[in-house]
Amino acid sequence: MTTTETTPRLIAISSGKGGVGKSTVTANIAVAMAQAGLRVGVVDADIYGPSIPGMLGIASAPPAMTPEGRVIPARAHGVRVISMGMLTDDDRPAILRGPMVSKYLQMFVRQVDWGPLDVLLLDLPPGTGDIQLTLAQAFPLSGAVVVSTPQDVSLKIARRGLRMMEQVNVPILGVVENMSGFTCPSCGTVTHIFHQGGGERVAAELGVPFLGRIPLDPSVVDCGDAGRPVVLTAPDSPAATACRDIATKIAAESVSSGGIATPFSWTPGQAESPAAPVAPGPDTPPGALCGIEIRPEALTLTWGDGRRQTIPARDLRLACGCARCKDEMTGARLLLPETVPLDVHLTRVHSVGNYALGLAFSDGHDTGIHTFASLREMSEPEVEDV
Ligand SMILES: Nc1ncnc2c1ncn2[C@@H]1O[C@H](COP(=O)(O)OP(=O)(O)OP(=O)(O)O)[C@@H](O)[C@H]1O
Repeated sequence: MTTTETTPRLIAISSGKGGVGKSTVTANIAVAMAQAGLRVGVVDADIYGPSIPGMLGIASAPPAMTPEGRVIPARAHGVRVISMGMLTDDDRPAILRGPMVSKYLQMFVRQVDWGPLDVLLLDLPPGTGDIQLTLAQAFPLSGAVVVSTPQDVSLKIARRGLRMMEQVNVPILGVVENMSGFTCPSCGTVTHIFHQGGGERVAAELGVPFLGRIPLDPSVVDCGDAGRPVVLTAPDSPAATACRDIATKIAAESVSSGGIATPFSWTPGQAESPAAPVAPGPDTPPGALCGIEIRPEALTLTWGDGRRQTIPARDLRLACGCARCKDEMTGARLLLPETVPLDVHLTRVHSVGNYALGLAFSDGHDTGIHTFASLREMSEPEVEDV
């Protein structure tokens, strides 16, 4: 990312189910944040079904480049945007395999000449698949917002999305209930087409904030189709007011995972620890990584509950859970301990999102991702069966 005075907060807007209005909410809160004076960027991470350009009135024309070869984001209504929809048109859909999608996402965040930003919103595709995981692994997300309709089926899947974000240590900023009640323009009667209150219930159940409800309003559709979000075209409507309130809450929230700053990377010869330790406070989750000291032969980790744990490099190598070392289906260990040199040591340690460490070893193995939870379980050195 371009050098900025401040690092922007990376906020993922997600949903369990498709069609619940996640991109509509992203477009509206982005414009509302820009109206409030924030410097906002949007990455349309829905590579296969990009809808942000249409909603913000951005033509599908190839983006301009800087002389250094960086992509210049489109600008609309005060918001900077990058999307696959600017690189392809409707008749040439993106036909990409997973690794290419991951490359595009990394490029969208890192290789775009964003300029100074306060917030970078990532409009995720629905679900809990590859793209969501790539983003959570590649970038230290500041938080995630989950959009759902109040309908049971949508909430059930949204709950899964919330759990996934929790598992990868992404702080949940809250739940937005969209399409919540339709007010008849002739008689004023409110009909709860998709039921009501479900979003608030799920938020309460999971102990995360409820950010607000946006009513079902036909003008939201018209504004989206015309490329001018409802917060611009009908700023006094209940839908626009709700979007602005939600944007204010998201902008004000500063939930942190409570651990050391990520991303970081260490290689031997580096005298300093890769990330300065933080003192755990009363709100720090027990499993947050608060300190890391690395020597080629061992890692010393300090956790949110104050526990210090030293794990020898060979134990870490033997505990690798990657598909080459462990059968993914049965969980049976494939790595033979006698094939791991006794003096195996660490050659690289790097953060993976907010929830894991990526480790490379002197035997050339570098595909293991060790989650904080699995590292915490390694309280005793592994007993080897050599
Ligand atoms: N509050 C609302 N009132 C009326 N229509 C809405 C509202 N929110 C979204 N919509 C409409 O619902 C449709 C789906 O919205 P949108 O594309 O934002 O959903 P999505 O969750 O991003 O979908 P997907 O991720 O599957 O592409 C659009 O036509 C949009 O205009």
